[in-house]
Amino acid sequence: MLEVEHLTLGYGATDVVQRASLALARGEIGCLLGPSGCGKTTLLRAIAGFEAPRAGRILLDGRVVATAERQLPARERGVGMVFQEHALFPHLDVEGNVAFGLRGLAAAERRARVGEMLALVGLDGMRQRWPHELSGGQQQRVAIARALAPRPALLLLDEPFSSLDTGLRESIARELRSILRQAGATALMVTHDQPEAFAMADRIGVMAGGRLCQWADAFELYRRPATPEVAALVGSGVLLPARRVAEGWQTALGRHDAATPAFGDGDGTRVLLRPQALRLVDDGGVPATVAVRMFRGSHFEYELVLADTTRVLVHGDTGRAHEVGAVVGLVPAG
Ligand SMILES: Nc1ncnc2c1ncn2[C@@H]1O[C@H](COP(=O)(O)OP(=O)(O)OP(=O)(O)O)[C@@H](O)[C@H]1O
Repeated sequence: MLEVEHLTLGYGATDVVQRASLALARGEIGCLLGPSGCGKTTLLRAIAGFEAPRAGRILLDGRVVATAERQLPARERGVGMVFQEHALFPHLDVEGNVAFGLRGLAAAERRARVGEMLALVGLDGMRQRWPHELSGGQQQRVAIARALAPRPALLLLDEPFSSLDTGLRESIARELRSILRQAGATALMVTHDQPEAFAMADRIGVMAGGRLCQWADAFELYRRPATPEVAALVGSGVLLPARRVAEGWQTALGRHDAATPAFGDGDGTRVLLRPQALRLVDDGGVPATVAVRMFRGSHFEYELVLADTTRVLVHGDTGRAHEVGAVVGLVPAG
């Protein structure tokens, strides 16, 4: 459905996206995840048709819509957009907003489609409300209904929850996922929030410094991050110097199995140790001092400091609390 091949984009003298490639099948939901300024919005805008590629190409439904030489205008791509600010038309009520892209339809058909869309986003009784009479979440749902109403081939969403409370985002992301699924929509969303991406997406593209470091599902990103940037952005953990040994890796904390993600080579090799890869013990192990303890409901998360000042994260049983300042023993979990 959507294919982006080796796409390079830029402003002035700078390339802000370099050779990015990704693909979404029909009905799939993708997320571009990365810190501010890494090029997510620029990539989304190029797919929509608002930025021209410097190199590479974009295909929609097997048709080339953009190369450095030729770009299909945005309005001819069949792409819907939802922006950071919900950007509803303040002078139109909910019905008018959702009907906005349906001017080609007969009145009865238009009303039916608006009704269908409002039912989909759970705002059936609010046709006559004005945007200022809606909560942020409701406005966002109207914006989504408006974007989906003309049945776009692809829906692009740029940080659609950024104006909502952090606590609400994950549940709204899950709700949006079910709305998009029911509509059978193919969608690509930009976010810098990992839980939001994990709640929404079939495939996630992790971006850092203009590069799309990895395009994979959440499980793969967590278990097998392709670069240290992906490891830093997805989940928690620490990178420790390591050397190859029979059946795995050796670090200052012991031996870890061969599936442990590793980066670099030679003396520069480091392995990624997730909190679950380590265990606290009462006797023996590598001594470490508890710097921070956080209660996470099902477990404690500890930040520990080793003798050489390296910080590591580890999960511990809630039945056995270690105080900040205590010295504990650390061993590999496996
Ligand atoms: N119109 C423009 N002219 C020049 N530079 C731009 C323009 N728009 C964006 N940039 C630059 O391109 C880079 C990528 O910007 P982009 O908006 O794609 O990042 P982003 O990952 O979406 O960030 P955010 O999460 O903050 O929205 C940034 O360094 C930005 O300053």
